Amino acid sequence: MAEELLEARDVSVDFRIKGTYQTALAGVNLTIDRGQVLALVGESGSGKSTFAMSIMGLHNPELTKVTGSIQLNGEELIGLTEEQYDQYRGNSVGMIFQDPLSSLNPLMRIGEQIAEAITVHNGKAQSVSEHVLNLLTEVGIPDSDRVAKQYPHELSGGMRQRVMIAMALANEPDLIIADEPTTALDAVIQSQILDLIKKIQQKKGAGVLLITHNLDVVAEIADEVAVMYAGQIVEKAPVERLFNNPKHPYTRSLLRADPENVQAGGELYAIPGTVPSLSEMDHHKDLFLQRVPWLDQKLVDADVADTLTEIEPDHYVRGTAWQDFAFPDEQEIEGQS
Ligand SMILES: Nc1ncnc2c1ncn2[C@@H]1O[C@H](COP(=O)(O)OP(=O)(O)OP(=O)(O)O)[C@@H](O)[C@H]1O
Ligand code: NI
Repeated sequence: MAEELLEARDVSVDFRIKGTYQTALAGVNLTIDRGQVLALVGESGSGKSTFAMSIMGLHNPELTKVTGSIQLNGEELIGLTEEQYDQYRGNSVGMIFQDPLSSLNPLMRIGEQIAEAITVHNGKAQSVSEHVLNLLTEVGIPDSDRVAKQYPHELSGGMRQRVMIAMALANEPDLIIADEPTTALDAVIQSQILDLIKKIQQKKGAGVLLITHNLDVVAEIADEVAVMYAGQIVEKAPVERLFNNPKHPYTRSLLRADPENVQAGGELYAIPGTVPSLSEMDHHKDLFLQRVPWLDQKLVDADVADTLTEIEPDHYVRGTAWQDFAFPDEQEIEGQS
């Protein structure tokens, strides 16, 4: 039986903007099991980082309202004090960001930064400096002795990302959150970093929340995928099921817009329109449907509860319209208009 690690129930996030609260995340339900990689995908502005930050307790409490429940190993995180969050960040959860340069201290040697991140010892009588060198070796940095003495700017982007991963792993967290961990890197390094995250995750049995725009990355390392639009999950399934049988129009559009899917001689599909801004959000509507030009207006206008329907085992989709929906040949439709 899979062992549940993270359980997010009905998580909503409202930001205070010019004196009023606007909803960025509305009723998100997601779980991550131990040893599982859950990919969270969706266009820019759909709410992926907002969700990650609510797990990490990184929202400014003065300007943000976070409601619902987020449990890690059965313990509630929402409502923790800043001090309690400090304890938990870096111990139970490690986070890898897109841009290591902005998260590393430019004035501190790599070894010192990792040493500072270590608060837990792994049992063995191991000195902190040994632990640092072991971590660097573990993330595939060959001459760890030398790198430990260097400063961030002396390393390549790929090496810096490895250092970030070493820091995120310093205390053997149960959950690793990686928000666009490879976007800034070239393809070869990208795939090395992903292999590394996967390898470590398997070795430690940690759960991973992987946020990415890149569907090839998803196919490569995710077990399960959740698709987010306008602060809500529209589809969620084990990775093969989602790729083989995408049901929600948004998932289908994202797959069609994947650069890997350009037909020979064809053009890259661009999803028409844009993600709504916070002031345009309406969580009783499935807002993506406004961006499907051929769709019947009645469907576009319909109120849709944000509950997900299970259409095959472990495969959930928002709304009740899509299970047996006969999608037209979208390419042909656009050709006509
Ligand atoms: N602190 C904040 N205050 C006000 N609005 C915010 C804040 N943080 C995010 N938003 C808004 O919330 C929405 C979701 O943003 P978020 O950064 O979570 O999207 P994302 O899916 O992570 O996008 P990206 O792929 O670009 O990282 C956007 O409309 C964004 O402008
Ligand atoms: Ni983001």
